[in-house]
Amino acid sequence: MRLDPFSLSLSDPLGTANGPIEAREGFLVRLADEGASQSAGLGEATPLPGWTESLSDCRTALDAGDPDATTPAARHGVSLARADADARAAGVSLGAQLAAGDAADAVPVNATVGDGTAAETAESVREAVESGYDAVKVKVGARDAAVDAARLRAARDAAPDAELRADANGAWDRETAAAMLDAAAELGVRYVEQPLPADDLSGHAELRGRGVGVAVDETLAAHSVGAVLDADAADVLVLKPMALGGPDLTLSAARAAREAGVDAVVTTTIDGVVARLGALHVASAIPDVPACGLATGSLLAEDLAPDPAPVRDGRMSVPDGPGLAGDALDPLYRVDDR
Ligand SMILES: O=C(O)CCC(=O)c1ccccc1C(=O)O
Ligand SMILES: [Mg+2]
Repeated sequence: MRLDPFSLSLSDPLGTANGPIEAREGFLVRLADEGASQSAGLGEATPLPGWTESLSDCRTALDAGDPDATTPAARHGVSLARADADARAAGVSLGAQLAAGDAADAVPVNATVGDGTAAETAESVREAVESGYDAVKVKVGARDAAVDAARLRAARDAAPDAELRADANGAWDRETAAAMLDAAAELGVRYVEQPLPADDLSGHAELRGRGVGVAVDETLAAHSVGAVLDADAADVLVLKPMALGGPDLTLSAARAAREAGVDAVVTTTIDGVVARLGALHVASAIPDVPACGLATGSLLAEDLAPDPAPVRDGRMSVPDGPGLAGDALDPLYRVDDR
């Protein structure tokens, strides 16, 4: 296994309730046989504290070999590389390999609009809809609740027909969350992601049924999918392969959610192209998946390689060549043996 550290800056920092995300650092993971000039499989480990281990703990776990889900980004890197190698050996796309059969050939995605003034928010939402997105997610929780309510109203005015989502990244207390969910319901927002801190399972459960869905994201980094489903804490699970430990565990989580009548959407942690493609294939293996948070490539100023699955009309086509993207990522598979 070879590890190549990388650092990718965002074109504009993404404003969230926890402060801006400005750059993403991680490791390209390549499975390579001794003497081979081509890697058999590609993975990516891009930790994001709050969802995963730190960069240094990720490195330590990768160096130790065979990381488990206690270091989810490290496990993601290795399990994605193995799954890619298996799919390439079988001559099928990663999605088909994961689904053991039929996978969708395209996945609907939401635009991601960071914190900003009401006018900036409306402008970004308008641009997203004009470029073909049917679903837009607005980051909230960085400003006063009243200001966020005005931002959501501005978003709705800018996009009367769009599916709107809001993501508070755990910023609110129970009382604020209840008021904000009522405001969101009135605006026809589909769901609010992580209204309360990650640990508050019963608080999320109590927020359901107000006319707007409750989604959990950070909660899944702190609690098992089984515990979240048993607590009836959510209408929607936000599944980040990087935070859950890899494509295999993410697909199992999606299936468990479906079994419990809970929706699952797949999103990135703003990853490089390798992990984004991995997440896209996972989403393609979930039947009738709702719009996913995978349209994050355009937030990066630089990437590991050109994107073989750009967003068009609010959808991403899933590469149908073997593994992650057929031969589109060939330069990344080349192992330099100097
Ligand atoms: O879901 C999306 O639209 C994009 C991904 C996203 O919002 C995100 C990206 C990096 C870290 C956290 C989050 C989040 O969902 O909270
Ligand atoms: Mg979120």
